[in-house]
Amino acid sequence: MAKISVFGAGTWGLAIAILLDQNGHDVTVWSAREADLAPLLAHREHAKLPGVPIRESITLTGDLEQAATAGTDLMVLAVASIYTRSIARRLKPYVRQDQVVVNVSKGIEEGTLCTLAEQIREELPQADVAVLSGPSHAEEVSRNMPTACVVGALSKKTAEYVQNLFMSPVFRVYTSPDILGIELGGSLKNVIALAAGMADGLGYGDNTKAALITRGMAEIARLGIAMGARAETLYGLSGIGDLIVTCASVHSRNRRAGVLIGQGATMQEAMDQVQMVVEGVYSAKAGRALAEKYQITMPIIEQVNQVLFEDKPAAQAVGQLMTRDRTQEHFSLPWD
Ligand SMILES: NC(=O)C1=CN([C@@H]2O[C@H](COP(=O)(O)OP(=O)(O)OC[C@H]3O[C@@H](n4cnc5c(N)ncnc54)[C@H](O)[C@@H]3O)[C@@H](O)[C@H]2O)C=CC1
Ligand SMILES: O=C(CO)COP(=O)(O)O
Repeated sequence: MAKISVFGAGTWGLAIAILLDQNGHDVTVWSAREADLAPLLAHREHAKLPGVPIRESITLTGDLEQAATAGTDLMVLAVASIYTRSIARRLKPYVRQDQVVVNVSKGIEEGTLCTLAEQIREELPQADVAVLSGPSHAEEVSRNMPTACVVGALSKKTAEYVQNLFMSPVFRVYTSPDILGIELGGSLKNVIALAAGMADGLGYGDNTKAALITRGMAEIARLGIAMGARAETLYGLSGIGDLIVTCASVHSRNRRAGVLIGQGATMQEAMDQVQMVVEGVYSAKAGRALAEKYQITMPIIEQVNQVLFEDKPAAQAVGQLMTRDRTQEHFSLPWD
């Protein structure tokens, strides 16, 4: 039995805590917001995960020191990505040399363009930072629906350590050395999911969705490979796997926000209605900045930015994508 603390009591932090508790570990969950903690303690249930009990064996606390000192074997970061750096900084006094810290959130920092693992490494240089990602909605993981993810770490030993803690008959974990690829796939797919949702909101069909997923994947792969990620990772669970689930699922926060925008809501109205973090809104700007930095054409991500931040109607954005200059599907394919 390992002693594990989970920082972040949103749907994902709690689904992870429930999984790790079922695996027999001693789990403490820290909630950033007092207002979130009280109903969790009172009802032992998260409002967005109805019917899923948070067992008494899981300790819920708002005391950061209590949680930090409880997670001697593993610390899991599950806060909305805009808080990852500040929480890592606050954890510094409690993190020992080589402490394994697993980030399960998805995002890229707007100003620095750092991935979340890069931010955590900057704030906690003593930590052994890993990431866990893949097609894994909290609504399904917390209800024991078979799910597969990938854990990335600098060493095989750490990746296998985390794999062992998370693996269960309903949660299969693969290992990988490609942390960057895992993080880029996980954060950029959220931007494409916004576009897929917009298409749904506009009343378009499956053809449009399939086109956005496939061409969105091409954009993510072009950028990821230019940044040093492995193509295999981008076409794996944390890349195409997560892109498919996010663009298609009724559970997706990003797709849902896109639907509302496609139906005429503003970005802020959509975020307020979803009531859970819509990471694609933050990753959109970072994706655009990375495209510029690495000189990569990312037309879907560009159009999503224009809809979110420049008041472009979603229908006009789709129209512009459809009427771009005609081109070859894959430039790397020769004609003879
Ligand atoms: N929900 C899901 O199915 C999955 C979510 N993720 C990722 O996990 C992360 C968290 O997502 P959810 O739990 O769904 O979000 P949520 O909207 O349910 O919860 C928000 C999270 O942010 C934290 N938070 C809020 N205010 C904070 C503050 N001032 N300081 C520090 N932390 C604060 C909360 O404690 C909570 O962990 C996101 O990056 C998301 O993309 C990844 C895989 C699956
Ligand atoms: O990353 C996630 C699921 O893997 C959560 O984001 P969505 O809810 O938008 O899909």
